[in-house]
Amino acid sequence: MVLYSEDHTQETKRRGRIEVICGSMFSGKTEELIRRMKRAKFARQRVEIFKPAVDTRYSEEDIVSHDSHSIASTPIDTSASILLFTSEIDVVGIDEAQFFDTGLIDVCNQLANNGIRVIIAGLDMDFKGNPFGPMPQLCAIADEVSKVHAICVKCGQLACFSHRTVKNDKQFLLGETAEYEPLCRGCYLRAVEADKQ
Ligand SMILES: Nc1ncnc2c1ncn2[C@@H]1O[C@H](COP(=O)(O)OP(=O)(O)O)[C@@H](O)[C@H]1O
Ligand SMILES: Cc1cn([C@H]2C[C@H](O)[C@@H](COP(=O)(O)O)O2)c(=O)[nH]c1=O
Ligand SMILES: [Zn+2]
Repeated sequence: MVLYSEDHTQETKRRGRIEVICGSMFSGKTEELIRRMKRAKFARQRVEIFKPAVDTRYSEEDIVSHDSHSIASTPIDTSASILLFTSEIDVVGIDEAQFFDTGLIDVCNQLANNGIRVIIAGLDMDFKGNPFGPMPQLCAIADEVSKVHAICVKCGQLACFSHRTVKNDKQFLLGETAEYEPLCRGCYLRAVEADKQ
């Protein structure tokens, strides 16, 4: 079997496509995005990586994984800015896509229709288990969706959910291990019940 990300034609041929990497927090989305972008650079592709300017968690500029892998990026406020930076580009990477406006769906389609490979990483669900921002539509229009998993910190199974461990009901709350833990479905349901007590 040839893995999507090891299909070398994607790294060398200029062919428009949309790849989505989704999952819970700590599932390796950013690491996988960085890995694909670095491979594209080795293949002498012209790459540009974007992140929402609101995500200042580890760095204002770089994209940084929980394991401290990093790559330079361009922070932007709205999805429309992506089109201003991508005239001579072969591969576009987008991290934390859940924080972007719904215009991102049309932007990604436009890029792919113009022959650009678009690689998007983002949370599929918020801490309540609801679909997050433009991610459901991005999954729908993608050529390929990779769902990655963290390890449930309570039982060691695969985790799909990001449980918020601090009291705050807003959908947007930047954070890491002090604010969130990855859980499997069973452990997430039990944790949410316990939070109500
Ligand atoms: N419970 C966990 N399960 C898996 N990885 C974890 C966990 N807690 C911390 N990590 C670390 O997080 C890294 C993945 O980080 P990252 O790519 O930034 O994830 P994401 O972007 O999905 O939040 C792993 O390589 C691992 O070192
Ligand atoms: C679940 C959830 C998360 N967030 C924030 C917390 C982090 O800053 C990012 C996710 O980063 P990661 O690279 O996937 O670890 O999103 C949020 O604002 N609201 C939520 O419900
Ligand atoms: Zn569990």
